[in-house]
Amino acid sequence: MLPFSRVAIIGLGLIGSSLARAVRLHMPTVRLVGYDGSAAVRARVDELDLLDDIADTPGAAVIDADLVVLCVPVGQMGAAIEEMRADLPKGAIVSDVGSVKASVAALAGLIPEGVHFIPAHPVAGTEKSGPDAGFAELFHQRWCILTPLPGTDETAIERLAEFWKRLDSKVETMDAQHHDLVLAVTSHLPHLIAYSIVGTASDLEGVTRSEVIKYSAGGFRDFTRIAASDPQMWRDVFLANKDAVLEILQRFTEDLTALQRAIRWGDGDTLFNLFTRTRDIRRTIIDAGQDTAAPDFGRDHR
Ligand SMILES: NC(=O)C1=CN([C@@H]2O[C@H](COP(=O)(O)OP(=O)(O)OC[C@H]3O[C@@H](n4cnc5c(N)ncnc54)[C@H](O)[C@@H]3O)[C@@H](O)[C@H]2O)C=CC1
Ligand SMILES: O=C(O)C(=O)Cc1ccc(O)cc1
Repeated sequence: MLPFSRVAIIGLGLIGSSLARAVRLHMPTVRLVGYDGSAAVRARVDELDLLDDIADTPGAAVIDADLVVLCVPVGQMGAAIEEMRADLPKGAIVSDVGSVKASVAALAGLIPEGVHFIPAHPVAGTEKSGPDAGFAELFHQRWCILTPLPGTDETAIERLAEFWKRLDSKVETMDAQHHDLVLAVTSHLPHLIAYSIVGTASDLEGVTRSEVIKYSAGGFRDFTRIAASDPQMWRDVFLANKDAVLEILQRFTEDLTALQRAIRWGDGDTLFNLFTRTRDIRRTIIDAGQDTAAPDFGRDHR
C-alpha cells in the first residue's frame, strides 16, 4: 500500500518540481497538489503539467492532504507554515526538504495539535533553481535524512521513510543538530569556499576577468558551478546554520594556515601526506557511488 494518497508540495522550484516529477514517476496514483508564492512559477508548473491541481493559496493546497512537503528556502519555512496551518487536516504529516534542520525543527510550535511534523533533507540537488531545472530522477540512490523531534509518532516516521524509499532514495535518521554539523562540513563550507574563491578571482587587480574565464582549468570551473547556486537559498542556509558553519570554518582556517606554513617553509612532506589522504577520501566516495549529483543521469543536469 502507498504511504500517502494526497500529497501537497509548497514551493515548486528545483526541489519541489523534482519531487512532483518523482511522485508522478514512482507513485502515479497519488493525487498531487501544489502551491508556489510566485504566480509566474505557478503558471510555468501548469504549462509543464507537473501536478493534478495548482492551488491559488497555500490553504487550498493542503486542505485534504495526508502529506505536505515544504520546498521553500529555509528562511521562508516559518512564513509558509503560518500561511497554511489553519487548513492542515488532523493526522496529516508536514515535512520539508530544507538544507538546515535545527532551525526548521524550532518551528514545531507552529504546527497544530494532531498534525505530525517531521523535518527532512534529501541530500540531492544541483546549482540550478526553478521548475524547469527539476527532474524525476534527482533523488535516485541519494540519501534523505529524517530528523524527527523526540516523541514523534513512529508510524508517521515510517510512512515518511517509505515515501522517500519509493522515490528510490536511501533513508537515514539523525537528530537535527548532528545533521547541521555534518552538512556544514560536507555541503555548506564547500559552498562558502566556492563563493569566496570565485569572488577572489573576479576581484584580482593583476588578472583580468577575461583571463579568468579563458584559462579556467578544471578546479576553478568546478568552483564556478557551485558558486552559481541560488543566492537566496544559500544566504538562508548560512544564516540558519550559523553556529555549525562558524565552528567548521574555524577548523578549516586553522588547517589552511598549516598548509600556508608548509608552503612557506618548503615542507613537501606535509603537503604530500595530506594530498595522499584526501585522494583516498575521493576514492572511497566513488566506490560508494556518491560521486555525482545524479549518478544515473551523468552531467546533463549539472
Ligand atoms: N537546490 C538544491 O540543490 C537543494 C535545495 N534544498 C532545499 O530545498 C529548498 C528549496 O530549494 P530549491 O528548490 O533549490 O529552490 P528554488 O528557488 O528552485 O525554489 C523555491 C521556490 O519556493 C518559492 N517560495 C519562496 N517562498 C515561498 C513561500 N513563502 N510560499 C510558497 N512558495 C515560496 C519560490 O517562489 C520558488 O519557486 C530549500 O530549503 C533548500 O535548502 C535541498 C536539497 C538540495
Ligand atoms: O550541486 C551541488 O553540488 C550540491 O551540493 C547540491 C545540494 C545543495 C544543497 C543541498 O542541501 C543538497 C545538495
